[in-house]
This record gives sequence, structure tokens and C-alpha cells, in this order.
Amino acid sequence: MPEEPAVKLTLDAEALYRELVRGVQQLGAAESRLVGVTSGGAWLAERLQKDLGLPGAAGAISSAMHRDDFATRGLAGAGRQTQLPFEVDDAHIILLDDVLYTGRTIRAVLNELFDYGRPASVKLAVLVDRGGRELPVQADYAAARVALPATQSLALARGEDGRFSFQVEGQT
Ligand SMILES: O=c1cc[nH]c(=O)[nH]1
Repeated sequence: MPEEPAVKLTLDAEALYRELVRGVQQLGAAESRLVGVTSGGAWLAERLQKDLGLPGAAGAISSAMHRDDFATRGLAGAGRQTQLPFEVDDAHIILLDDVLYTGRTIRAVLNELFDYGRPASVKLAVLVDRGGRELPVQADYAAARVALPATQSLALARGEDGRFSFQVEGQT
């Protein structure tokens, strides 16, 4: 039997970022606070804050304290901690993440966010929705939707020049 050709995934992160800029504007960025999930989402929020000319700094939020595997994993590889340089109570929040997959990270960061206050609303915008949800979480905006096998991992990388690319690892 002939071998199946390997599926080559080409995702242009910079092109998707430009789509995301439009999507986030449509979600009401001008009236909202941007909060990025560490680390890829925090890079997106930082850059969007600048590119959209929004005043102040974007927030960063970590899932580490509320992960459902905290008991086994602890703070290992937790990376940047939560920093929300504004009042969360009554704020309209747009959460940013690079890749939406099982929904577990979003569940965890929502718990983290509510430790800081009671926002008026929370929306979710992502660069890539890769399917595979294990919880009832959906993005309000996704610049791309792709189906990836569970053996593959996808994450955003940021170069020294600030440009984005995707890191795809694992078998196709
Ligand atoms: O809570 C979480 C978040 C991400 N991934 C997990 O397995 N659990």
C-alpha cells in the first residue's frame, strides 16, 4: 500500500495575527481590557494593545493556580504570573490565547480572573482553534480553525524581532 503523504501544516502566524487584530476590534477592544493567557496569549495581548493604540497596559493571566492537574504538577513550568494592571470589577474583558484546545486552560484562567473581581463580561479570542474540546468552552473569535491529531502540539513562538511563528511538534 502506498504511504499516506504526511500532512504538512502551514500556519502563517503573522497573517493570522492580522486577522486577529480585526476580530478583536469587532469584539469591542476600544471599550474592553485585553488579558492574555501566558505565555503566547500574553504576547498577543501586549502587541494588540500597542497596535490598536489602546491606553495603559494589557493584562497577563496564568492558569497555574487553578489547573485541574495542580496536585500532580504544582507550579512546574508556570512561567509568568498573573498581572492585571486595572480594576477587574465591572470591566469588559477580552481574553486572548494562541491556541484553543481542550478548554481546560480557559476554565482555569476564568477562575483566576474571578479571584481578582467580577468582570461585567468576558469574551475569548484566539489565533487558532484546533478542536478537541473537553469542556463547553468556545471562542468568540478564532482567526483559524484546524483539526490536528492529539499527537501534535501547537504553540506560538516569538522571535527576537517580535514576529510570531508557530511551533508544531509531534507526529502528523
Ligand atoms: O487545568 C488545566 C489547564 C490546562 N491543562 C490541564 O490539563 N489542566
